[in-house]
Amino acid sequence: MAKMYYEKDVNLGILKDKKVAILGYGSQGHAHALNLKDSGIDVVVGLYEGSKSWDKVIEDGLSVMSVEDAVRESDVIMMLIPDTKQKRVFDEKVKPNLKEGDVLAFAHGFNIHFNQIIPPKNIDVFMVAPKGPGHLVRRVYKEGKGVPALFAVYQDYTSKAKELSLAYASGIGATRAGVLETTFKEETETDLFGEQAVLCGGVTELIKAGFDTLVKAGYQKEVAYFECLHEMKLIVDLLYEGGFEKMRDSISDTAEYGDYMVGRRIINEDTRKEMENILEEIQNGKFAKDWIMENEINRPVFNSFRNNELNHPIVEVGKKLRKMMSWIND
Ligand SMILES: NC(=O)C1=CN([C@@H]2O[C@H](COP(=O)(O)OP(=O)(O)OC[C@H]3O[C@@H](n4cnc5c(N)ncnc54)[C@H](OP(=O)(O)O)[C@@H]3O)[C@@H](O)[C@H]2O)C=CC1
Ligand SMILES: CC[C@](O)(C(C)=O)C(=O)O
Ligand SMILES: [Mg+2]
Ligand SMILES: [Mg+2]
Repeated sequence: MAKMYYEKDVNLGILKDKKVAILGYGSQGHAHALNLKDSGIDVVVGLYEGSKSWDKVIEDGLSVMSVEDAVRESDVIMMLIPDTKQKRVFDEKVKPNLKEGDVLAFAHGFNIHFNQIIPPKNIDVFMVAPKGPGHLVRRVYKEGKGVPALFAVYQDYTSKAKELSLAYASGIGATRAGVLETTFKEETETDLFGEQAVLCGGVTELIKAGFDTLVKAGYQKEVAYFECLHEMKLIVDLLYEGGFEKMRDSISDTAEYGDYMVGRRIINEDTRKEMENILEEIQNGKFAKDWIMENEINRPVFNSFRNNELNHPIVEVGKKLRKMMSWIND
């Protein structure tokens, strides 16, 4: 069994005499900054001039400054700008302003693991990677709960990196749910695999394929949307609360029989083989190389997929139906 760390195992106090710079104020950035502030940590946000989030940071009651100033003023620097921009910002704005004994932190191992960022030897480097989207990291913290996280130490110059990373995890609420130790390699490879094959790529293609099949057969788009997308959340909530057992306990025996008979016709041996191929492309660096190159040429493939997805009929019907459910914030 992996060793799990909870509130009782960590000393948040070790962060209290330090200043934390959160670079970026997007999905993870706003959540880390606000959770840390609410946990009593001194936080400053670093952004580029002209950032659309600059005023939002001030509205949220935090101080904001340039990346260079934030790095100079702080002891712990958390990189929460997009993975593909981190190398440049690190080389040009972070590295020249680091002091001996500072801490460089990440929420995902991509740039360290794929050798994009080479940190100086006289600092600590750790990762605290929440296993959930940033907006949920913030939402559940406010509810007194937490999103679990992984932590890893890459460089331990001060001999305090592990204690500090656990304190950071506590500050964002992760130790309320459980935190476990990993390596940059394990986090990077499993995170990329999970988001591509299961959580994002896998789920959206499954939903679209189900929706398209029903609509093509002449069923109403609204029925197809409720069946394949809306109800997905309700089913996943049961999986989240009580695993396969609770979900199968709640559904009808008819659904459970269909689940056993048909699930493996959808996720079959070919799908499992393809998952292995996908994992291999992550492990051997092919995915990272392609994604870095795609960004170097201004994302033609990424942008074209993003636009095409917006034209899928599920988008329009979803907007219409969600508008009628006042408790859903679109
Ligand atoms: N999204 C998630 O839930 C998760 C993300 N992660 C990791 O967290 C990190 C951040 O990702 P994510 O939160 O999705 O990022 P977002 O794209 O949501 O936010 C990026 C932020 O960085 C700012 N930014 C962009 N360029 C610069 C720059 N040159 N200098 C300073 N700030 C800049 C953006 O500014 P502006 O506001 O002006 O756009 C924005 O505030 C990544 O390493 C990612 O892999 C890990 C776990 C989950
Ligand atoms: C599942 C996508 C994710 O890995 C995450 C929210 O955990 C990401 O990179 O955004
Ligand atoms: Mg990820
Ligand atoms: Mg993830």
